[in-house]
Parts: sequence; structure tokens; C-alpha cells
Amino acid sequence: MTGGPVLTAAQMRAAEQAAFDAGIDEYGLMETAGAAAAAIIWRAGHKRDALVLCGPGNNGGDGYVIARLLRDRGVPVRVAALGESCTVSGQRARAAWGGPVENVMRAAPATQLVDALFGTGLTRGLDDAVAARLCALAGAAAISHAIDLPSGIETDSGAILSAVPLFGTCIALGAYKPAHVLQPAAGHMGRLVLADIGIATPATVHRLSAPVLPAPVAQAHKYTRGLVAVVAGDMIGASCLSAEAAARSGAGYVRLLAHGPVPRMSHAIVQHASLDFGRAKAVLVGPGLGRDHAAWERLAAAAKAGVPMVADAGALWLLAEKGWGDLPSPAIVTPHEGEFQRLFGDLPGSKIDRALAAARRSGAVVVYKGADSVIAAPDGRAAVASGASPWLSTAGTGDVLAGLCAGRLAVTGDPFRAACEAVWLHGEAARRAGAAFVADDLLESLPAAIAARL
Ligand SMILES: NC(=O)C1=CN([C@@H]2O[C@H](COP(=O)(O)OP(=O)(O)OC[C@H]3O[C@@H](n4cnc5c(N)ncnc54)[C@H](OP(=O)(O)O)[C@@H]3O)[C@@H](O)[C@H]2O)[C@@H](O)CC1
Ligand SMILES: Nc1ncnc2c1ncn2[C@@H]1O[C@H](COP(=O)(O)OP(=O)(O)O)[C@@H](O)[C@H]1O
Ligand SMILES: [K+]
Repeated sequence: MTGGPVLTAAQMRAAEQAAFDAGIDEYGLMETAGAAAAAIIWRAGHKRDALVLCGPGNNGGDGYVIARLLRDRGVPVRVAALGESCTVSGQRARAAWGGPVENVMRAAPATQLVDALFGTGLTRGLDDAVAARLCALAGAAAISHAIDLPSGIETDSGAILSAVPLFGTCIALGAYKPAHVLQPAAGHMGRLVLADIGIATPATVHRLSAPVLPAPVAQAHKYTRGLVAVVAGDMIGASCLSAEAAARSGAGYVRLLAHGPVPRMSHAIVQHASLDFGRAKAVLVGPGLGRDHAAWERLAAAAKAGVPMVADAGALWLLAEKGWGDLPSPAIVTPHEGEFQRLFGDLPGSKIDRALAAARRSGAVVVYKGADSVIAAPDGRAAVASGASPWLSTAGTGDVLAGLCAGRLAVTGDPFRAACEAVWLHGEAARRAGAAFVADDLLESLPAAIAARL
């Protein structure tokens, strides 16, 4: 499940250095990167007039290469720079451009804007006047491209260091960087394209991609396909949403462990008043569980059963309050921002770093939810889902995700894979549900979302 590598600035520099050590020419790599970006820009804009903004480093160097190659294709191109180039490759690229270089602050707008001011070398926000000029030029352009990153964005955290416009396209060079997939930065890129620059980019963090899901084998029966036990609590609606999602996740059997009356629900979900974990391949605790002593006893009983567990909502609150104890292995925890803070406190670094640290500390796969959801495993792997529908920000969608995690865990037995599949299916169900949906509507979309990935 690899949707493209995600490398920090330092990891990207190490990948480039390894390529140089293996004999790749430094300026040649800039030419390759510039050519890949120019081809993408050409496809979008053809011969529409273009303004390329070039910074002092190698990102600016890419800009000079792009300007030259677009000019070679007959595009009316102007270049505007922020001062001189201060890298050897950047100077060479500027010399190869050979044309006039205007001042960024005075350059007139064009139909196409290419931002090659700063990339992974940005160390601080742009001066206010430069940032305002960048926003004005991007706003005046019909087509805008950011090279590697929109200028003003911190590569490793996705923080906005100075005013950044919304770019039509961002062309990531060689690998994605955390800012391409983390908020708020990712919200400044309409479309994200990964340009191959021909170097190896080994990574343990990837962008989440569409899974390939196995259909049941010919001899399958309901127990071989995985039985999910859902521990219900007083807020029974949430427990039912989770059970319904688990029942549409590809699992063979869902048992709802509810001691009180249950509202209308799929008749395929089997109800038990007692905590019966027999044959369960995964147990889900948390949605609708509550936070009282009875809730704690139900969580403790589920943990004691030794079945692979998904803990969400009320279970996370109780774990934060009373300590982790003996959480079964494997386990998946699915905190949103507030639950994450409560469980793990103020961890340093990006959302990816924090999710990885939490996974290491807890020994569980962590699904750190939000507009950018990070799925992290204790062994250091992570996948980042960005671009999910903001309509998901409605009550109960987390219960659906927790049910999907439990269902896929029962099917696969692999917590990282299960969590990745669940997050993808959740996002895909939301995409299919359209706008202004409620959490229940996601359930309707799940079978089609699964069918599309068989
Ligand atoms: N290695 C390669 O061959 C390849 C690299 N590639 C490309 O290189 C990019 C990385 O290049 P890079 O490391 O030169 O950094 P870059 O983003 O151009 O900026 C650094 C310069 O900006 C300056 N500076 C920083 N912040 C500033 C601010 N707010 N306002 C003003 N100045 C500021 C900083 O100076 P300083 O911080 O020291 O003051 C430094 O001079 C990468 O994103 C990709 O596009 C591709 O071509 C593939 C081949
Ligand atoms: N702005 C957003 N864009 C995309 N996905 C979102 C956004 N806000 C929330 N989500 C997703 O919606 C779900 C909400 O879960 P949660 O906060 O636990 O809600 P609840 O407890 O009400 O079910 C999570 O999967 C989260 O990743
Ligand atoms: K840039």
C-alpha cells in the first residue's frame, strides 16, 4: 500500500547525496527535475504566457531550467528573481537561461505563474512584502504551479510561515515531503503531482494509496472471513454505527455485545447480552461505551479476552485516565486531536512524528485522525491520508471508521494494513456519499467502495 514516498528535507538531501555519491551529476539532477516540471506545466498551459519566479537557491535553479525549456517550446516566458543565485547549480541554470531577469517586486502578472522561490531550503517565512507580491501574482494568474513546495511553507511540519496563496498545482520533486500531505500546507495545493527525478528515495512513510482487497475464497464461510465483537455501551447509537460499518467491511460475522435495548439495526448483526468473545478475530471497544465504572469493567474484560483490539472514543478516555494496562497485541487506537493530546500529551515534531512516537510508546497502530489522518505502526512505518472530504467532519463518522478498522483487522489479522484499508474505505465512502451526508450514509457506500478495490 504505497502511494509514493514521503521524505523530510534532510531525508531528501540524503537521497540526493547518495545519488551524487553514485556518480549522478549535481547540475544534471537539476536539469532532470526542471525538465520533469516543465513537461507538467506545458501539458496544463501550452503556449500561454508565463512568469517564473526564481529564488536564490536550487529551487530557483529549477525555475531557470523550467523557464528555458518552456521558452524552447515557444512559450512567451519572463523570469523574475529575488536577487542573485547563490548555489553553483543555480548559477549555471541562470546562465543557461541567458534571458532578462526582472525584479519579483516589479514584475507584471502573467497567465501562468511558476513559483520557484523556495523549496526544501526555506528556513523562515518570506518578508511580508515578498509574500504579498507572491499572493498577488498567483491571484492574477489563471494557472499557477508551485515547484516542489509553495514558498512560505515549512517542509517538515506543513506549517505556514508567511502568507501563501492557493496554487492550482504543486509539483513535488522526487518524493512527497510532509508538507504535501499535512495540514495546513496541503490545503494550499489544488492538485499534487509527483515528478520522477530518477533517484532512489527509500522511505518508511508513504502517502496512503488505494488498497487491493482480496475477495472471499471459494470455500469461505462466515467464521473464516473474520468475526468482530463490538462491545456496546449506554450510547447505543454509536455502538450500532460501528457494528454496521464492521458488517459492511468484508468481515463474515458481527456480534454486538449490548446489555440494554438496541434500536433498529441490520438483522444480520447478532446481539448478545453477555460479553461473549468466542471465535472473535477482533474486538472493538469505545464507540458508545461511556466513561463510568461499568464502561471500565467492559473495557477490562475485552482486554483480558486477548483478542486483537480496536480502541476508540470512550475506551481512549479510560485508557488515558487509568493507564494502558495490558492492551492486547495487536491493537489499533483511533484518537482524534483531543484524544491524542489526552493520551500522549504534547509530543514534539510534525503530526507524522507525533503519530510514530505514540505508536512506539503504546505498541499499538495509531490512527491519528483529522483532515490529514496519519496511520503509524510501532515498527516505524506510517501512511498519511490527505484530501479526504471535509464533509466527514460530522458526528458519528469516527464510529464508522472504528467499525471499519475492527472489520478489516478481523479479515486480515494485520493491524497496520487493516488501519490503512479502513481509512481508505472511509474516505472513499465519503467521496461517494457526496455532500452534507450523515455518518449512516457512509454505510450505504461501503459495499461499492470495496467492490471497486477487489
Ligand atoms: N540538491 C539538488 O541538486 C536538487 C535540488 N532540487 C531543488 O532544490 C530545492 C532545495 O534547494 P536549496 O536547498 O538550495 O533551498 P531553496 O529552497 O532553494 O532555498 C534556500 C535558499 O533560500 C534562502 N532562504 C531560506 N528561507 C528564506 C527566506 N524566507 N527568505 C529569503 N531567503 C531564504 C537560504 O538562505 P539562508 O537560509 O542561508 O539565509 C538559501 O539561500 C528543492 O526544493 C528542489 O526544488 C532539485 O533541483 C533536485 C536537485
Ligand atoms: N476536515 C476534515 N477532513 C477530512 N476528514 C475529516 C475532517 N474532520 C474529521 N474528519 C474525519 O472524520 C472522522 C471523525 O471522527 P471523530 O472525530 O472521532 O468523530 P465522532 O466521534 O463524532 O465519530 C475521522 O475519521 C476524521 O479523520
Ligand atoms: K517553490
